[in-house]
Amino acid sequence: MSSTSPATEPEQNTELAVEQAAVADLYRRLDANREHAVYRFKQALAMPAINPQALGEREAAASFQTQRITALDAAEHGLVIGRLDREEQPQPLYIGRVGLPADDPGGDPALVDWRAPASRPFYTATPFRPEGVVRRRHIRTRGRTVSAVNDEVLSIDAATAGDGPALTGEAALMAALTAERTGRMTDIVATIQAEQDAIIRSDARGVLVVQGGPGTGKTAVALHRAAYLLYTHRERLGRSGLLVVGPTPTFLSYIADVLPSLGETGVLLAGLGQLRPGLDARGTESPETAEVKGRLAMVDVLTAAVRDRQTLGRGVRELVIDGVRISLRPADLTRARTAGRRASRQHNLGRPAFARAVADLVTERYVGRIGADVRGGETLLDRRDVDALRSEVLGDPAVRRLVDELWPTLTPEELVGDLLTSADRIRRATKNWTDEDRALLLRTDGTAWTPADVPLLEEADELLGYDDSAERAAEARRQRRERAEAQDTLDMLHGSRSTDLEDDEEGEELTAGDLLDAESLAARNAEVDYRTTAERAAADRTWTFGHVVVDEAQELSAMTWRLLVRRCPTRSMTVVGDLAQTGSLAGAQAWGEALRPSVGDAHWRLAELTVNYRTPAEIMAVAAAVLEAGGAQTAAPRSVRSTGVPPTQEKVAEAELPGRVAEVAAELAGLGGTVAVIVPPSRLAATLDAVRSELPAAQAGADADSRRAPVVLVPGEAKGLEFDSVVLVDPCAVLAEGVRGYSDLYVALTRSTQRLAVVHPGELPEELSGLVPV
Ligand SMILES: Nc1ncnc2c1ncn2[C@@H]1O[C@H](COP(=O)(O)OP(=O)(O)OP(=O)(O)O)[C@@H](O)[C@H]1O
Repeated sequence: MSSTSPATEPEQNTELAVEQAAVADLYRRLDANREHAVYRFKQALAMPAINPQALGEREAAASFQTQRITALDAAEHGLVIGRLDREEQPQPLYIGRVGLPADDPGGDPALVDWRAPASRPFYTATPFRPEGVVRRRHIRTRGRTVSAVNDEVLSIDAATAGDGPALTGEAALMAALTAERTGRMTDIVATIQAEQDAIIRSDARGVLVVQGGPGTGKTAVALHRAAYLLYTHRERLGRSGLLVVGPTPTFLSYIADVLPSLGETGVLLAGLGQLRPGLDARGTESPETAEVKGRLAMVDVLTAAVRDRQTLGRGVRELVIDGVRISLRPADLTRARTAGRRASRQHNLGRPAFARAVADLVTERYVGRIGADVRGGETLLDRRDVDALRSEVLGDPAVRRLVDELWPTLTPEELVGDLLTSADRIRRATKNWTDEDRALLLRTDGTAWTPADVPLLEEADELLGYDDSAERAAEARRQRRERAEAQDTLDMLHGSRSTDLEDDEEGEELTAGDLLDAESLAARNAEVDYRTTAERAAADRTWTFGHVVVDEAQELSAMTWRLLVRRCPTRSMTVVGDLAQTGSLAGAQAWGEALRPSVGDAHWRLAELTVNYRTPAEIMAVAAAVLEAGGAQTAAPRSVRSTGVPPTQEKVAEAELPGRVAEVAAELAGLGGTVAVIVPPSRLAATLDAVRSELPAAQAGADADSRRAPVVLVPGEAKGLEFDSVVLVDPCAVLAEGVRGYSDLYVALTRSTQRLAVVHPGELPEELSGLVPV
């Protein structure tokens, strides 16, 4: 590995002074760039929008400058990350959060954006592959003041020193890893490691699956990759948008600061319950029900449920039109239904054809009854009469009622809601299913939508379609009206021009009509959509994203994968997760199996992360034993640091358990930093009560925020999060109560960055024998 060059104190001071001067200069440039961007922004706003094109240019220029100002603002904290000294290059290259131009446009920039290709060696150069770098310097700052510099000399001599994992910028990395947690994830641009950098900069095409154990930086890497892709494909992703999917709202608030701190604000973050615009599905249900709803077989169930709504019944239907009784036999209606199904594979779009076919039938019968020429049996009505009659029949209330009954217009909510609340409908839609599975599908309590319902509603959208012909016709009418009004305005202006001009002057007078035609005047008056790409995407169900990032992807069901691929048909995705942490029954056991049905075998590639940056080695040793006992196929990641503090265990009597847990939580809270108490679900209420008696502000549930107070969570809620101290309660119950008990225990054990205390009433699982009794 590379070495940190030993420096005497005076040398250190000189280096600090050198970097202070450089950093001060870069901050001056940041200020100047910001001022310039604000000036250009104001200038853009002042641009006269004389036609739609100018209006568009003005909006584009203003939005470009807004983005630049946001990025420059975000770079204020920790602007400069470090510098590279390169072979045969007299000037060092400074690396930072944003790029800043130099005075001489022909040379290196004054500061290179961390995402630019020139920055890459800062993360990847090693003594064995120095990439032209002789020294890498990490610069740490507090405010605008340089607080430390750490050098690595990339020489082969240095390469033989040390035997730990090859780390980039070890001192800066260790400082970041041992820092107290704030309850919010922070960015890692200053200390990205080589294996992480390779993933961050990997090609945007196809599905990149990142498998890594707890604490290997999957979330961090996924978010930095999002920032990298936005930088590299700014224009394309600026238009199509980037979606980040996380498991829960708590997790999303935990990661919410990272992209803005990297200057990226236009990304849509959504939990699994928020993937349908306009819906925040927070209902709960049993893991078994969620698993059934997540199966791909639900596509067939929903298809059958739609067909079940096109049922014609067995008897003859009688209608009375203008006093004339008309009978429709099942065979007649079957023909009409075939016409509807042929017209569209989507239920709502097939309905007009069904309605027309019914109207045709009724008209035919009606004409047969009233128009028959008694002499020759031919109809007395001509074609025009018959057409007029057909339109009337279509609008006849009796016909409309029949069509509504036999082929109702359906919303996805109606289709899925009616299905899940009717045992009969479920039975009819689930051929060959067991009664147990059918019973799981039946919603017996409450009406709240759950995250597992979201893909069903989206699938229903596809099956039902949305008949927007009326809206399109209204929009066309609106546009015609606006053009006509604009033309009137122009005519009026033309009519009112001055009439006392001499003949030869008349030709020189410009009228509004010479500058604008009715179409562009109407367009100028049309409302401009000022929403950002992310806002527009959030409101539009048919939006397709340029890239999708999925975190904790091991939890996704087959139906959710289907939904995501529909949202990102190009399959440009970054998918990060850990098969050893799968907690849901519908989740993945193998990436290939999970991805095959929706993504396809040829469209994904695997990358792995192997180093754990969160959990100290002492805790990880215990967690690794649990991983092995659970029969996981993946190896435990190697911890990058140890604290010298062993994780502890304490056995207490059942009756004293909640009280003792509360005391331990309070002791750990006294040490500072964030604290979580992780409990099996059956102990949640009692533990929360007890913890609140010691720590009244303690929080629990989906909105628990460890920034404010200690939190009490079940393992599933703790997924993806981390805390300085963790109290784990009754691990035997965690194993017994989880549908994947070993995964839950593994997750719970790997949340701590510093201290872990296990408190239990009975025996400990054998795998936890590495814990030290207190
Ligand atoms: N290169 C790095 N420099 C500094 N900190 C890092 C680095 N990589 C990861 N970390 C830190 O390690 C911790 C764990 O990272 P992260 O939460 O991304 O891991 P994960 O693989 O998603 O974990 P889990 O599977 O448990 O969700 C975070 O605090 C993160 O900031």
